[in-house]
Amino acid sequence: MTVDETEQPLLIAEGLSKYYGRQLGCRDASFELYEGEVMAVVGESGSGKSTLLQLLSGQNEPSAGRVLYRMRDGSVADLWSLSEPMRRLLYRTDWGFVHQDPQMGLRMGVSAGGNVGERLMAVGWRNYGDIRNVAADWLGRVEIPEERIDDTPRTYSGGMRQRLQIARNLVTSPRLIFMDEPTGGLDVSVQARLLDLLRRIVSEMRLAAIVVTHDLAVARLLSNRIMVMKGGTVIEQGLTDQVLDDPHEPYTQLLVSSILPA
Ligand SMILES: Nc1ncnc2c1ncn2[C@@H]1O[C@H](COP(=O)(O)OP(=O)(O)OP(=O)(O)O)[C@@H](O)[C@H]1O
Repeated sequence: MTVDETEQPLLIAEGLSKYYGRQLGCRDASFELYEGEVMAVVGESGSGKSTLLQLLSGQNEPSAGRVLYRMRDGSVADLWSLSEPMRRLLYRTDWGFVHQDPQMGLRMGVSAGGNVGERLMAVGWRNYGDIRNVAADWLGRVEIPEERIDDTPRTYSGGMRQRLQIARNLVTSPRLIFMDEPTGGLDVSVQARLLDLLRRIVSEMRLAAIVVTHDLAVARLLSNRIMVMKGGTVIEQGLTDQVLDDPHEPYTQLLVSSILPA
């Protein structure tokens, strides 16, 4: 993926910090994300990855710093200066969030078609036939057999649930998607298929994405850029291939050597 340098960033993080009381969550994180760019956030458990994702996606208010987002009309909004309804609208339209646990991102008692269709209804779709057709099309895109459209995700495997969560998130054509360990907890072969699918869809839709993962192989496969966190601080960032092939920080070297076989 090449980034058009004349473009304006889609999202800018400026000096983001979060303290939970006296406990540091993350400190002074800054970066720019462009349309179509995928950034991975990696680091060991407790390094601040989820905290950063929550700050970026408006789920948790930063103690310092700000998140600027370029809206579809070209205006740039400070996330925490937007009204709550505006932030909710962003969630329904421009953003998606893929949780590690599909139960957090799906309505488990609602049919698969309903799970996807609900997002369309939230942005004003009303015609049942149209909603069902688009939902069926999206189930196909995420490789869920059409005959399973009326089944609830309770009857789905872990991999299918995750693919359904992706369809539910992408049906409204968001520009930015947040993913928290999207392949966590799945078997290796299921992970590989899901990663392949994610990579294809992200590139076809020219989606921008921020992916939190502790798995460097996931970062390598999905992302153009990478941020390495340790103890709440971003210690190294850059192009994924460069950082993983030639890490500068001793901690990144350790991470690479212990997880990626030479
Ligand atoms: N709600 C909270 N209250 C107090 N401390 C918190 C809270 N959430 C996170 N922290 C602390 O902030 C630091 C960063 O945690 P965070 O969950 O962001 O790390 P992480 O890299 O996502 O870890 P993991 O991979 O285990 O999910 C940790 O020290 C954690 O204990």
